[in-house]
Amino acid sequence: MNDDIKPTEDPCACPEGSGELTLDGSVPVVQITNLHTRFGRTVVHQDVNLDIEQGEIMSIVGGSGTGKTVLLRQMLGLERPTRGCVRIFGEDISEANAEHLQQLRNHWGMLFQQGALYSALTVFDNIAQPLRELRTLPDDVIRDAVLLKMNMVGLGPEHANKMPADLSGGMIKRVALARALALEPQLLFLDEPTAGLDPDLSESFVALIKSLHRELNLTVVMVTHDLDTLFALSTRIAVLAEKHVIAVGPTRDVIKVDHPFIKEFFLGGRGKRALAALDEKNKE
Ligand SMILES: Nc1ncnc2c1ncn2[C@@H]1O[C@H](COP(=O)(O)OP(=O)(O)OP(=O)(O)O)[C@@H](O)[C@H]1O
Repeated sequence: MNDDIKPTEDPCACPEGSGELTLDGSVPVVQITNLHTRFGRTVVHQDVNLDIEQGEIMSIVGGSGTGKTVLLRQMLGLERPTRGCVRIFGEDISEANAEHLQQLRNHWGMLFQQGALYSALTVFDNIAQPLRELRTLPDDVIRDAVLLKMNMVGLGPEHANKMPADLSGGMIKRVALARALALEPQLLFLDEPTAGLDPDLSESFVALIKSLHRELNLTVVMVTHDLDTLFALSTRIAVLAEKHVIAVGPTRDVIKVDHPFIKEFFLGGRGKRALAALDEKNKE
């Protein structure tokens, strides 16, 4: 066993604090403190610390196997760290029971990489599903909410009765985004939001996320390998390497950090092209 990760009586305990649900931005939306993750003998995270403030678009990057997906799953309450604390809106999610976790989930939306739509449900029913699960809303309110969310993501009502199999990749992402926003969350998680889209579709999806972030005052946590998406959206970037966060800050600061992964990832040919494209865009 790794000496640094000895089990304690309360391995996932958060530091003292109110622990109350706080949605006004007075505490970080996501607070990860001294987080360790181990699978058998494999140590994935060692003392990971990261605060994400209201209104940020925080991108988490790192090489393959550095634990980005696991960290995202821990923020979503789908996995528990071996040790340490994950607070979302001030609440310790390791301590939340199933019912409480469900209430917390109503405050965030998740866009999965492949969209994860229900293949047997129409576009309308996919987006309506989180609203129906509340079991409190009448049908006409659900209908209006679904059409509003479709409109927000640029889908007209004529698409409501289509099945996922009949949609293009770009439309699947838009439906999945509308579903993620169905409960009007303050926090949005994005896992590789532009994966599988061609450059034009990718650019318009990025523009959509950017405008929704602004209009809905969202906090966004994103995992992506795509440098164009990363540079276009991130207000800050956190780099996972060597089992912890080796750099966190605005893109321009992070890319200056002298670390082999950062040099290879951001300043290789692709990185330079993506930065040059961003500079061009900023001049327009
Ligand atoms: N349930 C599990 N049991 C055992 N090992 C796991 C489990 N989940 C993840 N791992 C291991 O944890 C490490 C981190 O995995 P993770 O999927 O978070 O990496 P990642 O940074 O998202 O990688 P990629 O960029 O390739 O998607 C990997 O070595 C993976 O094999």
